[in-house]
Parts: sequence; structure tokens; C-alpha cells
Amino acid sequence: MNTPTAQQLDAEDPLAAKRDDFLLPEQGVYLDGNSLGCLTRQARQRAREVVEQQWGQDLIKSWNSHGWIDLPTRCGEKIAPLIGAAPGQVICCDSISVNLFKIVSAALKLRAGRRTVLSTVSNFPTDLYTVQGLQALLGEQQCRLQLCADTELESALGDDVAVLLMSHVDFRTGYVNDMQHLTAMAHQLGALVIWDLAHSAGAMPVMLDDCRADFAVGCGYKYLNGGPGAPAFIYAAKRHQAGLQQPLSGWMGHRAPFDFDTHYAPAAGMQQFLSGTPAVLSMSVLEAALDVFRGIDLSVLRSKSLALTDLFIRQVRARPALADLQLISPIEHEYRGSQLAWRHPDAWAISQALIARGIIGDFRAPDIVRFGFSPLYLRYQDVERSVDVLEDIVCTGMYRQSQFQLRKKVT
Ligand SMILES: Cc1ncc(COP(=O)(O)O)c(C=O)c1O
Ligand SMILES: Nc1c(O)cccc1C(=O)C[C@H](N)C(=O)O
Repeated sequence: MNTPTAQQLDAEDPLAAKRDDFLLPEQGVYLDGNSLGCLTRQARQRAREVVEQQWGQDLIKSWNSHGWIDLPTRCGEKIAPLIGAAPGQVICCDSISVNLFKIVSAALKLRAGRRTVLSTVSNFPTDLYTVQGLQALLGEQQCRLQLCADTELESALGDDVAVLLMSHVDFRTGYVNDMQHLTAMAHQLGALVIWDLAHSAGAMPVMLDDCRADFAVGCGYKYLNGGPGAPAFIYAAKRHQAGLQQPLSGWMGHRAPFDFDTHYAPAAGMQQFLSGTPAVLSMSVLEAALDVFRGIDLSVLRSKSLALTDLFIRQVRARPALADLQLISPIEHEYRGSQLAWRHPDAWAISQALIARGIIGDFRAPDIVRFGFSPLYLRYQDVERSVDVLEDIVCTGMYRQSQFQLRKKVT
């Protein structure tokens, strides 16, 4: 059987129409939705309404009339089905970093007598920094970060581990950690598990409830397309919610914020994770952006994501000029996220030359060119075009030009 062309794949794509919900750059191909997702029409419309009408005209009344006060809960409930969570377990607030601080601390308290937070050296730095901050605050008798290689998790899970802190999808390689297996293994040894869903929420099905996950965090600005700096979210399994104590106790997490009581008493359920006033502008935009997922079957989304990355790999491998690019993302579908990472000694210059030619991926130190594939708005033809440009940049040696050597502040 002949391999279908990119045009044929696009013609048969059940998600093709979703692309029209997005306002995409007029030129080029955007392969960085794993860092900052694209703008939807609904989000742009909401941004206008919130600024011009709700803030501009209705001002303070909007807390009630436009439901600003319930935004964290409403957004959380919209995210819940995307991550396999039944209602009442997700709330939108703050950043992943801040939320991790709350959750790691609360989870440690649930496992009093144990002090170790186990994570992997490959985890996203903020996950590790947050625990290092807690360790400095609480002292090593209360909190101790232990790091191991990804391959050593089983042997590192000792009986002092209170919390296993894992990224679902590795931010560099796109490797998908086995949520079901690792959660069960940690539970068997008496540890709780916190999952960082930054690179999986909105990109593939996530089954938090089915895996009996304890806690999770994730961000709004990648595959959820909530915009730059969009608020993050927290998941806490219902069975843990009653006995929790999170350290950033603020008035929005109080049982009755407008009683202005002197003493803190946490709200029931997920609201206890709120600290201060929600970022109304960004959360409103995120709420509208989430509408794009309405009616989407996440297994269809996942199939397209895998087909896009399959095509990219096939195209690169078919071109001898690209033989120096070494794939460090998994080949097996089961373990491959929605991104591809390629190692090359001139990764920085190649990523910059690609950007100059309209193919927006990114670079991760020291030598990775990374491409994210957002199935809601990418076409198979975009994939083919990106590899054409990549081949041209390498064949012509364009990336060796001096303007592509200078490192930038944000990579
Ligand atoms: C896996 C992972 N966790 C956390 C973060 C950072 O989250 P935040 O900036 O919301 O604290 C990122 C990316 O920025 C990430 O890739
Ligand atoms: N959050 C970011 C930012 O504020 C600026 C630039 C990049 C980001 C990112 O999201 C990085 C991303 N988490 C990564 O996977 O590398």
C-alpha cells in the first residue's frame, strides 16, 4: 500500500476544521504550541469583552454580574474532562511553580513521619526549585529533595519517600512517563504522587482519576491556548481534600472571604487552594480558549498528534542531508508526547535560521532543536514544509551565518 501524501492526510483529517477557530500567523509554520499555544477567535473576542465592557464599563459590578468570582472554579471544571478528573477536583489559579509549593507542602503533611520528595534529574527545573525552596524553609528534617535518573525510580522509591513528583511528559525529550504504573508503584510503598501535566494537558488523554493520582498541576498557556502567562491549575483527588493544609493561606481560600474574619479557616473542596485575587483578564481569556475543546474526542486528538510526529520523523529520515540530526524522542507511540527533540551540535543556529525562515520551533540547551505539534491547528502539509525548510537550511549551510550564532535571553 502506498504511504498517503500530506495532502491526502489533510483531506482525511477529522480535526481539520478546528484550524479555523485559530488566528494563526499569516506566514510560516508554528511548531511551538508546547511552549505558548495560539490565539483562538473565542479568546480574542473574550479579551475584548472583558477589557472593554466588563472592566471598562461594568467595573466592580462584574465580580457578580460577569461571574469573575467563580472564574477559578469554572475554569477548573472546564479543564477537568481534559485530564480525566470528575467534577470538584480541579481549580485554576497562580502558576505551576506557586501551585507546586502549595501541593508539595500539603502532601508532605499528609505523610507526616516521612520527609523525602523524590523526583528525577530530568524534571523541569521549577519543579525541583520549588522543593528546594520548601527544604530551605522547613529544614531537612521535614523536607528533603532526592533526585534520581529516570531509569532508577523503582530502586529509589524507599520507605522514607512521602511524595513522588513527576512530569507526565518530559519537557526536553517528550517521553511519556507511565502514570498508571508509577502511581501504583508509589502507592504500594506508601508514597503520594504529584503529576506535572504541563506537556500533556490538552495534547493527549490524561486519566488522573483512573490512575488514582493524588495531585496534579498543569499550565494554561501551552496546549490549552490560554495566552502568555495564563493561569495554571491544580488537581486534588476528592479523597484527600478534607484533610489538607496548604501554606499560602489567603483570603480567597477562606471559607467566607467577605466575612473579613481575623482567623483563617479554609474553604471546603478545591477553593482552599486559592490564595489571592484571581488574574481576571487572563483567566477569562483562558476560559474562552477552552471552548475549542468542546466536542473533541481526545483519542482522535492523540491519533493526529502521533501521525504528525510520525510524518515529521519519516520526512527527516528520508533526507540524507539531515542524517546528523539525532532523534532523542521515543519512537514508540506509547512513550511519545506531542513534540520531537533532535540533537545537533549546531542546534541553536539551526533553530534561529528556521525561525528566520518562518518555521518556529525552539532550542533547549545544550544541543536540542525542539518542535511541538498542536493537533488542533497543524496540518500535515505544515509538517512537510517545515522539513523542506530544515533540509534547505542544512544543505545550504545557511545556519552558519553569523547572525544565527548570537544567543538570546529567552530561548
Ligand atoms: C513541565 C513544566 N513545569 C512547569 C513549567 C513552568 O510553569 P510556571 O511558569 O507556570 O510556573 C514548565 C514550563 O514553563 C514546564 O514545562
Ligand atoms: N513559560 C515560558 C515562558 O514564560 C517563557 C518562555 C518559555 C516558557 C516555557 O513554557 C518553557 C517550557 N515550559 C519548556 O518546555 O521549555
